[in-house]
Amino acid sequence: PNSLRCLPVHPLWQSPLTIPGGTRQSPINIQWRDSVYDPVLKPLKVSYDPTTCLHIWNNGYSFLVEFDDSADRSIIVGGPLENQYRLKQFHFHWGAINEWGSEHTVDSKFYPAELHLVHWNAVVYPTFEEAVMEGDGLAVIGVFLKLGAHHEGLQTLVDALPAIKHKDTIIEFDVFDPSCLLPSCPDYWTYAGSLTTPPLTESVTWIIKKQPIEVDENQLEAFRMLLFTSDGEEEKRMVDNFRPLQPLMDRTVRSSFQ
Ligand SMILES: CC(=O)NCCCCOc1ccc(NC(=O)Nc2ccc(S(N)(=O)=O)cc2)cc1
Ligand SMILES: [Zn+2]
Repeated sequence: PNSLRCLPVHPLWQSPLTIPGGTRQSPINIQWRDSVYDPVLKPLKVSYDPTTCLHIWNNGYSFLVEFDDSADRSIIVGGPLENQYRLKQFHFHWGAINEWGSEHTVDSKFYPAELHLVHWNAVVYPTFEEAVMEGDGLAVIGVFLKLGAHHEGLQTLVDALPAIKHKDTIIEFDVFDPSCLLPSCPDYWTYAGSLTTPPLTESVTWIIKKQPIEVDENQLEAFRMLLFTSDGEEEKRMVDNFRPLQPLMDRTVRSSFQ
């Protein structure tokens, strides 16, 4: 549709968009009929300790909630993963309008926003920064947001956003259980990909939930009142912070469901 042709390429992405020689870049379009059911895939097991939540901050790309990842207290295991992975942070990507905003698409359809829960392989690697450079270093759960009912759990985050309007602002966030942001359906797609922001390293096992969560218009608008810019700079609304789709190349998307 012509709405895609006028998709804005935000200054954020005018830098070299793909890393030279990149063969597993993210995000991608998930063509449902091309995904392959893999009966070997296990259910994904998520166990988060809400007291590991540290703070919420605006890093100038998105807003993120960071967790104490100094021990195995908030972890995921199973699914396509060989080890357990520790939760480090979660953040979102969204559009200026409801027509687009997600990073991944399903059958070329954009959702208005996408949640990323970022985990790292602390079984094999000593630090997150080292895991970021390794093919099996990270596991990111992607959850699509669609326009619909008010989301109670998300509202706790939304209420904190005015306090982190500007880049590099941060507030303490004591207790939050990110499990409340996961859809009830266990079905997911999985593929080998990359970070979608610099350093774009090809270190992510992506686990994309099939079922979106519903949020209401006011909650999406609250994301759009954040700023890319620091206090005192000319204001630039934080919107369209998603990377353009990358070529699938020699990859297969597997599904946990038939
Ligand atoms: C050679 C080179 O370049 N070295 C430099 C690597 C060392 C530091 O690198 C890093 C790399 C990453 C971080 N933090 C992140 O959480 N990043 C992150 C970015 C995008 C996603 S997404 N949207 O889910 O794909 C998830 C996480 C910090 C330092
Ligand atoms: Zn992300």
